[in-house]
Amino acid sequence: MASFSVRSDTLSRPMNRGELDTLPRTLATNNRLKEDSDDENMLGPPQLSNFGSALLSDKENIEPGLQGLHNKMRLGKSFGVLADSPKLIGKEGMSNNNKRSKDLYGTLSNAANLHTTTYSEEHSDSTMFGNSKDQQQSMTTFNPELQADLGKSYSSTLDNRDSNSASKLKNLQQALKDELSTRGSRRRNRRFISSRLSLLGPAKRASSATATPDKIGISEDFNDSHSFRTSGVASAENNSGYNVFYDPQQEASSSPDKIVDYKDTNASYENIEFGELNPYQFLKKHNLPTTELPNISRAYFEQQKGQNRRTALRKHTLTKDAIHGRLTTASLSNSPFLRQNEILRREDSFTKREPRRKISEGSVNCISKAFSSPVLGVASTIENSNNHTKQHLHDDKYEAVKIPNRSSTGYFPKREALSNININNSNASQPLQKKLKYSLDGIEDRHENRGGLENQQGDPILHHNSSALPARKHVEILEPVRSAKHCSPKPSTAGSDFSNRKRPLVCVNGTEYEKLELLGRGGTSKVYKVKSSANNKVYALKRVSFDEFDDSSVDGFKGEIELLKKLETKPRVVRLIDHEMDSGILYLVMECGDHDLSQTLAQRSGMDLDVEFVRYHAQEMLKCVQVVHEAGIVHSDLKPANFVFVKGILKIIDFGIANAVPDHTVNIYRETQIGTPNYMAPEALVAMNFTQDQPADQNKWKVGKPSDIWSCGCIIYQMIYGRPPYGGFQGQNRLLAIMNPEVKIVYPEKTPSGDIVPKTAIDTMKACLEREPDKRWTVYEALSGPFVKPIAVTHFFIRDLIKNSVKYGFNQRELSSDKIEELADDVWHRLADFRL
Ligand SMILES: Nc1ncnc2c1ncn2[C@@H]1O[C@H](COP(=O)(O)OP(=O)(O)OP(=O)(O)O)[C@@H](O)[C@H]1O
Repeated sequence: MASFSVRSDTLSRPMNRGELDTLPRTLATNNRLKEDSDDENMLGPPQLSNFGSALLSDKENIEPGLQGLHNKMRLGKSFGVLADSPKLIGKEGMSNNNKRSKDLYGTLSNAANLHTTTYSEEHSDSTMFGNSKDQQQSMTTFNPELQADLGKSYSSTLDNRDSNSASKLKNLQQALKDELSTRGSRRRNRRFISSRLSLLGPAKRASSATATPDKIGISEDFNDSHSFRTSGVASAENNSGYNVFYDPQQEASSSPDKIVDYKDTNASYENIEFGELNPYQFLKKHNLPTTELPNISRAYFEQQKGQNRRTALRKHTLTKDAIHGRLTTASLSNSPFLRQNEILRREDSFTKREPRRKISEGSVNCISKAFSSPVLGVASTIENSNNHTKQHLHDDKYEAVKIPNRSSTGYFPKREALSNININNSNASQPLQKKLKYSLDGIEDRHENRGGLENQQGDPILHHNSSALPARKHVEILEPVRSAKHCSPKPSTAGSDFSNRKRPLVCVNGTEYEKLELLGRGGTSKVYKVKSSANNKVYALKRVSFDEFDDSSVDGFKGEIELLKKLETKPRVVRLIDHEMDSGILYLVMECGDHDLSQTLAQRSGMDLDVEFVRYHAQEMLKCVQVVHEAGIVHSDLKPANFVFVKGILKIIDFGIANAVPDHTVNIYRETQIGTPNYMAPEALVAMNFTQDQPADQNKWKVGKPSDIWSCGCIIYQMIYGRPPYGGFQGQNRLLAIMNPEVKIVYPEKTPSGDIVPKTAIDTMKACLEREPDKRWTVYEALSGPFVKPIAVTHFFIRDLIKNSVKYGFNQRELSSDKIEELADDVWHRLADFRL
């Protein structure tokens, strides 16, 4: 008892905090623990071996801990509660979130396992590992003989303290040592457990031998939860009956005393039926040790893989069938004879196949509506009851169609219902025809592959008032609508056949354009990248729908087209290639840009200030505006998104169209959400605000060239500071701030990222963002300002300047301030030669 004594005085007091602290430290010093430390990646409490090995190698130090534990044991069930309640321990131990606490928790758990069992043994028939039926079996497995021996020895040690327990303890220690060394080597071999497994549930350590599928066989009666028997591993009392057969050689080398069963080695993990369970759940359900988790998981994932492969294959086949079905249906529409045959063929296949997907209630309603729709010339009443749905179609051709209640069969023959409807009925409205066509198309595909005209009872779920096959009505499949309007394509010079293209086509003045992608969306339009059938070139196609505009607005759009045509030769304006207005839709075919300035700025957001970048883009932008202003046009909607790069050259777009809408109020408010008011000049907003209560004919707003300069100032400000001047305000407040002269724009000397903003840049911004439109710089001034056109002087220039100044001063002796000013101007003008 020297090394394992439990003294009455220690038993009578609870383990104090110091002892609890000593315990993990003691354990941490143990070599075995160190060796296991890489197991920390695995979830779950450490196993008994940690405690046991600590016990064996450092029993002197562990003693206080053990005393405490024994004390707990004395307290009986209360300790069991502690052990079974990680939360309870977690409060104390895990909250520190350090290894020490974890070790403490693990040790307590393991020790508790040991002690609870011993306690139980005293009071019940449980095994050492507390195999009570309602208690989850410990994931720590143990040699049953050793367990029995250990349990016996240990309990007798406790029960008969005065007896000769020293020898028993020695045996126990030896047995533990053997067991632990075996486990250590096994655990090291078991590191292949993949991280995926941890997703399946809390991984727990196991200590039995590594088993791989080629080394393990599982009996045929695997599916029976009580048919598992463990050979040489599980205890005789193990109710789970786990049956694993180990590799004899491996077992012989690692644990010669294990019983090796060679029977049933042909059985395999592949036969496992997981059902809805994942490997971890399966393991738990069958009460298997965690050693089997890798093998079972492997089998599980193999099964999953196979299933995925099968699903992919089936999908592929279905798609092929669907395409085939669609083609067949399309051709059948022109051939009643073939169609009838096809229908018969399908009928045949329906009876053989089980439907796979339930059709939603909504679909049923939709079809019901279709039946009852007057536009189809069919008057119907649908009565739903719990067991069946009756549909009375008061049409000479549709006498009665019995539609099964979805609740009884779960399926509805949507295609069948629709195929009996002549969707080309002259009364049918176009949208409904399209809708039905769409539904029919979808169903056609599914129908081809799923079938299922019979319900579970084998009754035909849809029939035509007779037991014979229904007399089919002709259903014409409409061609997909490719473009909003008809097109008589001009002969292609590029030699490409656009009629075979799958992408949508748009026709503008007889030229077909294939839509490639959506380039952008504006407040009034959508812009697509398109390819021309005429020359295979790529263009931008802007589509404006006039639905929301009145006649005057439409006139405004037309006026702007004229403006674009006027500017189409200007290199800084995106070129208008073609345009057409047709049934409320305006199409503009334009030169296609690669990306717009807003995208470039977004790309650079958060980067350090690059003065050269700002200078270059400011200059490019102002050059665009210059062209427009020189043509006597005010853009009035300048913003980064309205400048696009066409093969590296910045060009201006969209001037005129948005501006041509007389009701600017709508445009501004609509754009509030996407921030266009950020760039609007105060005078434009004030005018709008002022005219709100005025009669319509008095509506005026001061939008002139200075307004465009204000917008340019905002864009430069955004390029430098990352956002427009009033970008910090939201919604209406932003508009109010722009209008309010008291709300001054700030020009920090540094950007938010700490870069110094050049004085010339600040001056330029101030000059462009001058509230008074008349005092604002013109585009020419901005272009020739010191920021866009900086002056670079040479060293020689400065040397000469100083030399001349000194000489001049020496000769003049005295210099009036006017003279100084005159000289400064002179030098300044000479500096023009030094402009970059
Ligand atoms: N020619 C073009 N090349 C490339 N992209 C373009 C072209 N025209 C327009 N876009 C893209 O489409 C977006 C919207 O175009 P546009 O500004 O002309 O529409 P909008 O309806 O007038 O917009 P808003 O009313 O907001 O000014 C642009 O921001 C741009 O990204």
